[in-house]
Amino acid sequence: MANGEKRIVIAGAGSIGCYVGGCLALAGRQVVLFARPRIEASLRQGGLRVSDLEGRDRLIKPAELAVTTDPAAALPGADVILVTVKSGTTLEMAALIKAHARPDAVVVSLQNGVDNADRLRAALGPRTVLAGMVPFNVVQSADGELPLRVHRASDGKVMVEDGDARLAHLLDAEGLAVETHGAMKAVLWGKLLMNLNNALVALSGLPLATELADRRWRLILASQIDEALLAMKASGIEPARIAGLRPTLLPKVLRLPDWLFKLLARRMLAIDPEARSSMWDDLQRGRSTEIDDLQGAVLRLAEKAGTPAPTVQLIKALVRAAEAERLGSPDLVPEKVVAPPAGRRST
Ligand SMILES: NC(=O)C1=CN([C@@H]2O[C@H](COP(=O)(O)OP(=O)(O)OC[C@H]3O[C@@H](n4cnc5c(N)ncnc54)[C@H](OP(=O)(O)O)[C@@H]3O)[C@@H](O)[C@H]2O)C=CC1
Ligand SMILES: CC(C)(CO)C(=O)C(=O)O
Repeated sequence: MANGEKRIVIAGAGSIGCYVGGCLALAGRQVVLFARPRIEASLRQGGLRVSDLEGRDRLIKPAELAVTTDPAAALPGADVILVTVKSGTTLEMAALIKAHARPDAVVVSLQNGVDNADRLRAALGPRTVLAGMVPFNVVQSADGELPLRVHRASDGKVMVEDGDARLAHLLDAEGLAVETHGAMKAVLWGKLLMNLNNALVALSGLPLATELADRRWRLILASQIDEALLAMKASGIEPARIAGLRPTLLPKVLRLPDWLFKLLARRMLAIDPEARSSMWDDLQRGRSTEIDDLQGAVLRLAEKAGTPAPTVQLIKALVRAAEAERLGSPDLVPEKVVAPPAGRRST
């Protein structure tokens, strides 16, 4: 079957789903966006604007988009299903896939965290489920802005688990570089190290580039990564290189003075000045975050391995407190994170 004849369903069209689906639709692939009513209404009204750090800026008109909120309309025709919901709704999406999709549809998780592909596998039985990893940040326009815009705010190649030779070819499109990888567990643990920063961006309310440029925040990130690396080493997990740096070098580079960090970590800092993190998006929208899949995964590993992880524990507690308050980012300064006030220390 030619690429244009395969139907790709985006299961949970939000920031990542609309960006990936938009690039694929613009490249002539048959794409169906399975979305919530808020996103569906916005796409039907104004279409989808897909832009990126390299200056591409493209519009898909409403009439050219296939979008639905109905799983019974979206999923039965799928050849490939890209799962782009947050980790907390993976099982809900798995149940919809099981109920509506053909057994031979290939399911790919494009989510953060190390457990989502396994969750899908456990729920979907003998179907083909592949892990994937999205390295870049996508900024979604404010609610009500038309057309809905998704902007890729950093770069990097999407990694998809080896297992279907034609898949990378199908998914590779302008603005969306895709490669296969033979050791996705290592890739996911490598990405998790970077994602330990999602919480710091969420807690600070700062754009990612501003936060990373401040050594006080980088020291907290470096401590979290040290604790995660210790737990991984004790558990026999070797994380893959994600931001061009060997994982074991990350804490050292993060601890450098600002001027040297800016010089050496140019690739890490090549980010749109407005980009934050998907966890910041969740706090702003009053939703629960993926903290249990990021810091929580490290804590589970550390507990099993018997290694200490006090900084990771503290960050998880602060995010939980901010989630409970539902007031968006608490806009903390780094000193508050190191020595949090008593009221913010629940788990
Ligand atoms: N945003 C980013 O820059 C990056 C995100 N990631 C990862 O990608 C994954 C997706 O993140 P992101 O795109 O930011 O998340 P979003 O919340 O923007 O998108 C997920 C969308 O799926 C919708 N959804 C959830 N359940 C269903 C359902 N049953 N039917 C239809 N739609 C549903 C959500 O709606 P609702 O909210 O109403 O439930 C939401 O609109 C996460 O694991 C994240 O960590 C990875 C790299 C970067
Ligand atoms: C910002 C980025 C790309 C890396 O931390 C991310 O994965 C996210 O926002 O979830």
